[in-house]
Amino acid sequence: MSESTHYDLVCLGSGEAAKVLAWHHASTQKKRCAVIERSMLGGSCPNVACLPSKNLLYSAKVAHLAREGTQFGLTSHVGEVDYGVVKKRKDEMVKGLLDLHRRMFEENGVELIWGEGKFVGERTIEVTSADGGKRIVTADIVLVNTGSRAKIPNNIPGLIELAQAMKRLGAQVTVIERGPRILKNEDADVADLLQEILMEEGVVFHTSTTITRIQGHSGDEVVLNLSTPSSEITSLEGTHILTATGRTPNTSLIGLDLANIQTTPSGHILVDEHNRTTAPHVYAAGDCAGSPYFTHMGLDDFRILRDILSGKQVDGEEKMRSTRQVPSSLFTDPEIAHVGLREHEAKAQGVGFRLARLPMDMFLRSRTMEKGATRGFAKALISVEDDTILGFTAIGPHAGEFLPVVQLAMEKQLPYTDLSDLILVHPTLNEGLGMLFDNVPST
Ligand SMILES: Cc1cc2nc3c(=O)[nH]c(=O)nc-3n(C[C@H](O)[C@H](O)[C@H](O)COP(=O)(O)OP(=O)(O)OC[C@H]3O[C@@H](n4cnc5c(N)ncnc54)[C@H](O)[C@@H]3O)c2cc1C
Ligand SMILES: NC(=O)c1ccc[n+]([C@@H]2O[C@H](COP(=O)([O-])OP(=O)(O)OC[C@H]3O[C@@H](n4cnc5c(N)ncnc54)[C@H](O)[C@@H]3O)[C@@H](O)[C@H]2O)c1
Repeated sequence: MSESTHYDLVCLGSGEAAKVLAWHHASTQKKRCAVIERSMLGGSCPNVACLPSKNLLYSAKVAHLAREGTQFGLTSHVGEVDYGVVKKRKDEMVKGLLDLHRRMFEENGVELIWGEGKFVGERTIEVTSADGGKRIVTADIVLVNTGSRAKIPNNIPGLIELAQAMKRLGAQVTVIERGPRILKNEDADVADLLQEILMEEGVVFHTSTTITRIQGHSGDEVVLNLSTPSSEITSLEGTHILTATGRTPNTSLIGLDLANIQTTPSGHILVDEHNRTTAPHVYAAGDCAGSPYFTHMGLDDFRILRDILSGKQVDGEEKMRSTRQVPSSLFTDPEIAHVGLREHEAKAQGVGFRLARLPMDMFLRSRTMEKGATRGFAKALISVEDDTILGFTAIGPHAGEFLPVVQLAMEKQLPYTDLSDLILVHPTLNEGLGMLFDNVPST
């Protein structure tokens, strides 16, 4: 007979919303909380996704700048990158993050239950530990936060950010994309510029290309057979494959049906505007709940749940999943930052807008940086009805850092003139925003 323990709150998976909600609920409401995790303390972000990849990207940036060192007056020759050191730096950062997580669990009095969890009944989860031991956990409130995985199993998740980083760290990189161009959600001028820059760095692209056969073993030797409209290339040889073909939610093997938790046709857990599932007192958050696949959206799911659990959130209040902002940053060099409507989306939806566009070399700070930093641009879509900002996109150095001020103006429906009139420190990159919003055509 399995041991059974009852909690006020149990989270299945220790992803972004789950860990923060458990820490918050235990410390502020003095509730008994537990988090079930099978392998990665704190979820993907600190272990294998956002932070490790950005650590690697930073090493790649340093290698790139060092190779370009003559423009800064460096005279010594830069040799090859020691990938062992790059990995060690990343591993040490991850270790520090995991120590931080352990401390947060301890200080907030949240129990961490190691093992694979699956529902065996309503708000009843069976946990199987690594040694095969089983226990039953029940709770008044359950949060499912099991994340997602790369669509092709057993391969490494990845993205265009890593294509550039791996090239800068010394690999020969070829990107195979089945669509006519990379980053299909971005405006064409943004995606085309990034592809042009990556090609200049030596990344090879095959767009409108399908893989028809894969032979060999990634990490050793692989041969890909390709089909392209022009048939200019039919096969490719390499040592590693990195799959970045999208992600699928971790919802299939966790007994959701036994707990009356329904899923959508895409396999995500069906939730309402406030992260409630179809089962009473069971919530879902993050990738598995179909929130946009970003850590900060998981964190926003936490805010919705925090308000419900502390009795603040009632239906009809403004904080809802469907109306919230979804800001994003692609951490290539240059970065691509975005919030709100894109130009092609506004056109497709028939939304009237005025366009302000400013090249990155007018963000004067970019001229103080490496040569490539002046490439790129920022653009803003302004309503024709009033002076509110409908959307903002920038491709340029540290472009992600532009977002908060623009987001705040959008969230509070401020007129763009509030930004163009702001005293912005010279010479920060953000100073360019003033000039961008000075460039809005009059109605
Ligand atoms: C390479 C890469 C880079 C990325 N970079 C960024 C970035 O820069 N910025 C950004 O915002 N987003 C980024 N993302 C996306 C981001 O990582 C995810 O959207 C986010 O981590 C999802 O968080 P989550 O809380 O939904 O799930 P996760 O963080 O994946 O947490 C789910 C947890 O549940 C556990 N689990 C699953 N099933 C069970 C079970 N049955 N029993 C017990 N435990 C279980 C898993 O082990 C995992 O720890 C990146 C993704 C990848 C792959
Ligand atoms: N900086 C960030 O915030 C960040 C970084 C990395 C990942 N992420 C998140 O992780 C998610 C997953 O990233 P991803 O890169 O795996 O997926 P993605 O959905 O961003 O891109 C997948 C690409 O692969 C192409 N594709 C799919 N199947 C293919 C095939 N068989 N052959 C050739 N091309 C194919 C698609 O057309 C698409 O362009 C992203 O959507 C994003 O939300 C965020």
